[in-house]
Amino acid sequence: MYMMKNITRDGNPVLRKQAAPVKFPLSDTDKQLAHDMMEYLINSQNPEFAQKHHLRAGVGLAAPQVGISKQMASVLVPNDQDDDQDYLLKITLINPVIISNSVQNAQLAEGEGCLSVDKDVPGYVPRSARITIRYQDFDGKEQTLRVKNYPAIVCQHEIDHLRGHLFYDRINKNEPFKAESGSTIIS
Ligand SMILES: Cc1nc(NNC(=O)[C@H](CC2CCCC2)CN(O)CO)c(F)c(N2CCN3CCOC[C@@H]3C2)n1
Ligand code: NI
Repeated sequence: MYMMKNITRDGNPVLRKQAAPVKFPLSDTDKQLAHDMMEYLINSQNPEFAQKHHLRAGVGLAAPQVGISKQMASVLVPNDQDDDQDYLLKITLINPVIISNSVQNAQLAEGEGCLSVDKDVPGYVPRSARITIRYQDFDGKEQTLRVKNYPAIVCQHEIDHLRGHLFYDRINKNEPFKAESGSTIIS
């Protein structure tokens, strides 16, 4: 798990850059990066493994957070319903673009954190409640993904990383826990 030691922290300029588009066909390095990022998330969600290797749990990870300024992010949102599906969303987003979003906003009730930000920054992080993402799959084929609520929040947090934004940029400085009327608070 070399990756956790190498998670870039706020202050590293790579987190404030616009990441470069990923080229196709994917290089072996890029394939390995995608694999390693997803593997990190899977392991970080295994309590025993995470504790043994001192991993902070994650449901998303963007390439700039491992020092690679490329437009690639992994999302692994577990399914808390006890039906048989393991994950609500398990995907690697390459060159993602949000092509449409709802007027309605949503925010996590507990606010957000970030593996690259060691301090707690309290406050709602308002995001679109529903988004449509165009991205490329491993073969470079354009795909469309529609997500809403919790998975949509995670995808937006990761896509922000690819454009040099951090979650606290979006917290209302004067009233951190002010929710726009009509927005959804997700607990
Ligand atoms: C919400 C949450 N954020 C966790 N961490 N932060 C992250 O994932 C950051 C990205 C998320 C912060 C808010 C939106 C996206 C990482 N980011 O910096 C990447 O850019 C969690 F770990 C977590 N869960 C719930 C599911 N649980 C399953 C079992 O294992 C523990 C795990 C804990 N939920
Ligand atoms: Ni983050």
